[in-house]
Amino acid sequence: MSAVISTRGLVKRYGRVRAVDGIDLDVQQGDVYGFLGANGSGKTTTVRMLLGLVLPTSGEVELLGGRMPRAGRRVLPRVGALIEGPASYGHLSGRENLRLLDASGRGGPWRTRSARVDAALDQVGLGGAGRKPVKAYSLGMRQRLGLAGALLRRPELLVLDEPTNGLDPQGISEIRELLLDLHRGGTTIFLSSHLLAEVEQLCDRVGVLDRGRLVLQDRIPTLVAPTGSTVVHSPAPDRVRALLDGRVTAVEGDRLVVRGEDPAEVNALLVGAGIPVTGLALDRPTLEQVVLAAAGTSPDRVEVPR
Ligand SMILES: Nc1ncnc2c1ncn2[C@@H]1O[C@H](COP(=O)(O)OP(=O)(O)OP(=O)(O)O)[C@@H](O)[C@H]1O
Repeated sequence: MSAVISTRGLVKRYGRVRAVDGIDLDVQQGDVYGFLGANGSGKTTTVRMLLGLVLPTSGEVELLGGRMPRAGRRVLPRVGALIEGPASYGHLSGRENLRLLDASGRGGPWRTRSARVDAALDQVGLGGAGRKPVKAYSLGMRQRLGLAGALLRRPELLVLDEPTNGLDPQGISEIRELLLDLHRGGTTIFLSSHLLAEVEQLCDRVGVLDRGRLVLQDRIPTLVAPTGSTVVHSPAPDRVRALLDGRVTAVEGDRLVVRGEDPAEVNALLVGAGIPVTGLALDRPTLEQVVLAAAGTSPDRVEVPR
């Protein structure tokens, strides 16, 4: 495994606003990394610094092993990026837009341009609509066209800023499938989002930004690992408590948290004593709980599913 994105003490100040406040990002090859944060927490500013579009006030960015922005010319051809509603010419077709993009240096030799453009259109599911003018595209189709542009160079790394913004549920799920497909093909993905559910469904690592600070960064399975306790549901919580004297750490209605990470052992004890059990599971936090705990004083800032 090697670092694909690495930042050290990255800061961006706009006047008095510290938009990004000393963050150390660590994205490894093969990650689907979710960069989660509320609107205004500094995601776009960070993404722009990663790509050398905005200069940091202080700190360092390394992209695919090269120090940015100096290494941009060398490493950016290996990166596909989609930032804030991709621009395209409305009167031209999707295919013509991609040909222009390819000709402007995104792609490769002109002899293979048509094949490259067709492959990118097919990859994002726009093969059939490639000849329509872009002004007749839905928002989802435009977003997919933006992704097709990012894919022209078969990038090792995709950097996507809120790729599903403004899409309907079907559009969101199509983009998700596409990204998972690309990941299976070996592409590392870094995606910013203010939607916890989106990151949870797509990503295996998460970084949480709260007012410019990286308050959490870890693998999702690690964050939601079992706590070492078992959750028991029983219509007789008092009897459970009496039997497992000292091991019950929380009771809420018919739900009890019992120390011990072997539900079968807890079940055997309860059933042996004739206590009814209606539910039994390993205790583990949800990603939402972990994120809200990390975002600390501002739990309403990351959008969580209702
Ligand atoms: N060019 C700029 N000049 C002044 N302030 C800026 C500039 N760009 C961003 N900011 C400020 O920096 C902070 C972070 O903004 P940024 O756009 O990076 O957040 P974000 O997490 O991407 O939010 P959103 O999802 O709404 O785009 C905000 O307070 C914003 O107002």
